[in-house]
Amino acid sequence: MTTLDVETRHAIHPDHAKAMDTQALRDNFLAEGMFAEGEIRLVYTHYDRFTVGGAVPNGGKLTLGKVDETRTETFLERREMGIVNIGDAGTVEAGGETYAMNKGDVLYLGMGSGAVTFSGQGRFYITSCPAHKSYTSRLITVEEAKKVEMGEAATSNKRTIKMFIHPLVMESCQLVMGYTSLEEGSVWNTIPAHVHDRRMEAYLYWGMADESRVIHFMGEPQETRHLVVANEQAVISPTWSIHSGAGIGEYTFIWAMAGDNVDYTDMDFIQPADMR
Ligand SMILES: O=C[C@H](O)[C@@H](O)CC(=O)C(=O)O
Ligand SMILES: [Zn+2]
Repeated sequence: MTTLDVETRHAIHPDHAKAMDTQALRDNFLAEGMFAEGEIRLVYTHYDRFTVGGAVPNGGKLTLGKVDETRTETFLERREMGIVNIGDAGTVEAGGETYAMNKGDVLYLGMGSGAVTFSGQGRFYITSCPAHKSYTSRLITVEEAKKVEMGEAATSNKRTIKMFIHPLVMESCQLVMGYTSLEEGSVWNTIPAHVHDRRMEAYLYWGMADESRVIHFMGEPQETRHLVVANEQAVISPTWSIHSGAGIGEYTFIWAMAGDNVDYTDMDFIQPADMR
């Protein structure tokens, strides 16, 4: 028996978010405690019905089959999924195939893949959104990812963007996903910040020391707020919100998006001088 915990997050209007205190911001936009040994935990959001979560089989087996929130026979009946292994070697079985995943590998599972079974010592970060068509499932290794260097050491944001579920690498319905690693001494992820009203986004911060934190900025560009984020916590970024942060120490973040287009470059940048 797999322990499955699903939490629902409603979509928040920016006028509502403006009035929130720290705890309310965290309750609505931060996902904590997704990685629990021997459990699958999901956060089902009403932002494009995007779902994030964690599966930590801890040497056993965990199966993600039916999820009541979707009222379908299996969770992936009308959805696609992207999985990143942020732990040690593990295995994912779906659609009659077995995929061995090392740390940093990404697995795309197409609509109709059926139940998904996680095993081994992996810590699996799960992202999923509705799909209209079944694309071929595929394991994308770190070597196969498309890499783009961004930023400068002088502005403390030298980083490598690794694209996995991305039009330059493979086809998907809505899901676009990859992760970005900072160079030593660079602390800022995406800066200048941006919004994209066409797509929601989720950031999972990982590879951080226990005592380290990322100060993540969210909110409308002229009405910013912040979240203090620890390792393996995710920020759910509504379409109206910037998503940018500075870390105290090393970190990587997995970005995943769904919405009206899969064009990664479709971003509206906000220069620091225009932020408030
Ligand atoms: O819409 C795209 C996303 O916010 C991220 O991919 C940005 C990012 O990885 C970076 O600038 O470092
Ligand atoms: Zn973005």
